[in-house]
Amino acid sequence: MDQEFQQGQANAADDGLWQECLDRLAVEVPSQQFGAWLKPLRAQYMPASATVQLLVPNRIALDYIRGRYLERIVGLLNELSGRELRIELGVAARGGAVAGAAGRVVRRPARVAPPPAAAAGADMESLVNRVQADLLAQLDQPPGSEQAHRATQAMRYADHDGEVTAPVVRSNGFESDDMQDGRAHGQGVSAGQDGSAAKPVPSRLNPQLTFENLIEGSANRMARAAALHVAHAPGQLYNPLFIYGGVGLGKTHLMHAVGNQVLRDQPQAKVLYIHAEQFVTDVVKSYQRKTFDALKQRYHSLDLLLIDDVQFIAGKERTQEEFFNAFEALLSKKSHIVMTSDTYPKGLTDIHERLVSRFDAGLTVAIEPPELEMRVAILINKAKAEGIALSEDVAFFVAKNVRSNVRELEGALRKVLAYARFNSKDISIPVAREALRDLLSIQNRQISVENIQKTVADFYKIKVADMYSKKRPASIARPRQIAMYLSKELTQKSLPEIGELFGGRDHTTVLHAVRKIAQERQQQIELNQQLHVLEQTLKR
Ligand SMILES: Nc1ncnc2c1ncn2[C@@H]1O[C@H](COP(=O)(O)OP(=O)(O)OP(=O)(O)O)[C@@H](O)[C@H]1O
Repeated sequence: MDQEFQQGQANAADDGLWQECLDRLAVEVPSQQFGAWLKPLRAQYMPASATVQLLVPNRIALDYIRGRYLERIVGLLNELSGRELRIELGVAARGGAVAGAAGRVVRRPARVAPPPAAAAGADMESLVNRVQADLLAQLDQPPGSEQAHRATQAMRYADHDGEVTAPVVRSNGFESDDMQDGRAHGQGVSAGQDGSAAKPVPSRLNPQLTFENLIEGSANRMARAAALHVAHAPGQLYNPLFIYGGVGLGKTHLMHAVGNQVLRDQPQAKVLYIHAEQFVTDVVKSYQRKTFDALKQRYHSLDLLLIDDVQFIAGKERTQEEFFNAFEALLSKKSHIVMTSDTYPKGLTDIHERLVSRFDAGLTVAIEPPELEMRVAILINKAKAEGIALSEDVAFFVAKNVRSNVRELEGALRKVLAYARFNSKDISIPVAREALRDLLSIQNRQISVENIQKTVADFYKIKVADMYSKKRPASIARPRQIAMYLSKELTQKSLPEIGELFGGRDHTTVLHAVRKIAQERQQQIELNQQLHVLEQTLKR
């Protein structure tokens, strides 16, 4: 067994098997999850014993990979190698070295039978395209998975039935069957080259997402101001506008607001909102049908392209090439591009440098999680839209307990309103507490400072006692700062309370740690991914 962990046993072809497997996973798994969990895996394939050893960086990753991805990895490896492989999962030796006998190995025989034909050695591009095509047919992801959320979101805005306003005769070359379904929002009506038979050009905008119902706060002030500027003067300043931030913070809303405003001012403008996954789909389809000219014509003729969650084009070569072409064509004719992403341009992985540098060439703005007052205003406003006057004290109660993002805030409000309605009760704090009891108990159960200390210590392979100790070496001080940061982010504890729980430290020490890690997270991809992993682990 120890022998099998020595480096150098896997020959070049064997590395190829794992690389192929990773390429497939990269297409299936959202890029942040892929970067956080799958990319760090190290693998060795030993054809003689039909075994693949997979090394993960730590025990948390081991549990997570086993629970979430192992079955899929086994299936893919069997399929790609054309044989039934034995998969051994283990934790890498300290420092993350691939080699070494210290790996703790969990033996797990492969369970998924291989398909009749082996795909190993297939041409990579056709393989990737086949996978993408397969994926398009699949989309039946587990409910609640991020993939499912993305997929539904990609379709959500495409599914609104809007009205088409006065016809404007204009040729635009929108030929795709995706785009001719007539479900246009607001504006955009075209005719064939001969000027006959006007056809609607769906903008795919949701008319309900406007600047008017987007609450402003310090978390989104700059992004909103930039977006307003673009909406009133497209094609001029801030092109492209790149908006980034965590999930459910209003990036998509802001983008639709820009599109809706542009169409209000210039009803003939050719505006298109598209989720990046839909763009991938369009590229794959035109690749299969050899209709690249139509694809180019469609995208290159726009006045305003709004492309959501651009991180989804990561690792997709052909899509990136087409996106680059569209980008160049649109900017050269002063059409405007607005993009959103879960990270800033340089934080994007597996996207070509030439694209990343273009993303960054206009204006890049962040949306932060909303602060308390903003959350309260959002709640009151959303309730008002439903015809309900939510009192400030209830709004404060909900806002204090739901802090992560606006989508969750909306969900909590829906629960409170529904609970009060079904039980014929007035909306009060006790009613809100009752309505949200599951959510509150999950919070209380899972996220304690002690839990954070234990999880972080486990992750960085230090002792839990080091969280309270006065030791200063970076290998200990940094995980401790990370744990302090997470304690501030994920619990209701104040700075002095957190300091107390970290061996009686002063609140200024905690504040320093929180600020330092928050800032470094913005700049260091690796740290951001580690924090993402830790947050997910703690929220499970
Ligand atoms: N400032 C705000 N004011 C009012 N509603 C908001 C605000 N921010 C977000 N929302 C609402 O929160 C919900 C989630 O927002 P949105 O879909 O735009 O988030 P997102 O940042 O694009 O998330 P994701 O990364 O998951 O796509 C939407 O219903 C949106 O209208």
